[in-house]
Amino acid sequence: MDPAVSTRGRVFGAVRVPSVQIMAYTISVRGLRKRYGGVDAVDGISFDVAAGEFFGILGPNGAGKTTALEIIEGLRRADGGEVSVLGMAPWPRDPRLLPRIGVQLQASSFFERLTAREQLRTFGSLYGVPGRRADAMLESVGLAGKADTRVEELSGGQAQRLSIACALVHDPEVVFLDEPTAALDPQARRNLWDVLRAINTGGRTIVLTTHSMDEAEVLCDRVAIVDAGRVLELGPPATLVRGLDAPTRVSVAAGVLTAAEALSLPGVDEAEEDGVSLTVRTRDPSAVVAALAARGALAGVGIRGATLEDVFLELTGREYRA
Ligand SMILES: Nc1ncnc2c1ncn2[C@@H]1O[C@H](COP(=O)(O)OP(=O)(O)OP(=O)(O)O)[C@@H](O)[C@H]1O
Repeated sequence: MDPAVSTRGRVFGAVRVPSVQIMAYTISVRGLRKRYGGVDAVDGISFDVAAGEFFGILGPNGAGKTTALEIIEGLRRADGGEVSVLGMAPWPRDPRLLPRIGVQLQASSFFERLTAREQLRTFGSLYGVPGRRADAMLESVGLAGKADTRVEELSGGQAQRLSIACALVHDPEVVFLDEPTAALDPQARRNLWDVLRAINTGGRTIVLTTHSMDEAEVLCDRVAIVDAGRVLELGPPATLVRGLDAPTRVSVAAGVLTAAEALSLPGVDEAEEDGVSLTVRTRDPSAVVAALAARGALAGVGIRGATLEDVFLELTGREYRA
């Protein structure tokens, strides 16, 4: 296995503490391919994931994320390429590997009519996990208060957390999560992000698929941006964004000034109005903000730098539509 040098930062309170560690790859994927009929669902994907890394596979619907993940998990057979997880091939399924990985599928399925506690204890018992450890896991995903609730009666966010607890109950070293926060409301998503961060901070390697750019930016040490079965770009979100020579967006409330007036301001390259706000693109935001201030036109002002959405636009020439 090749050693990897990983430079990562961890956020403690408001302070980002950089760390440099020498690590061996926990997951290696080389030239992965999967074809369904005439569709190259996965068309030569390669990447490595280091131990303890929070790695994201990010892309729009149909990009091939789930197919790639399920091959890496050992749930599907690849048409070509190589995968190594903890030094083992996931296909054909290897009983030595299964206890060391945790898998949360896109559609959670539970045993019917069991309570959250019974559900988790049942999953745990398959791996010889004592009941009290399963109960502790329920607590760590914030579901202790729902222990006696039947799974059918859990909210979407609670069911997602239970499904993650089921993937974690046997204390796996590597956790695979397929769009864990899809269909959750913003508050439930944020709560789940906290749970996932805690799992990763505890030392586990996490591979997550998402179509949410902000989720990838917030959670992942590195992301592979995938489209049409290929990796378009790979790296820490901040590095990908910094690598762009993208304009800054300055927006003010609609009606403060017209798009034509905005275009006449120094430093403005483009201006557009959507009824709620007027947004200009500029490479000289201080000149634009100064000009807006001079006109008394700062109502509702907001300034936004480039994001992963701009990276996607740059890579594909089209707007990101999850
Ligand atoms: N079992 C299957 N049979 C035929 N085609 C499939 C199958 N599974 C996936 N596909 C196709 O392969 C492509 C990739 O699908 P996949 O589910 O891997 O994408 P995805 O990025 O996970 O999308 P989503 O975000 O919607 O889950 C799509 O064109 C999809 O229609």
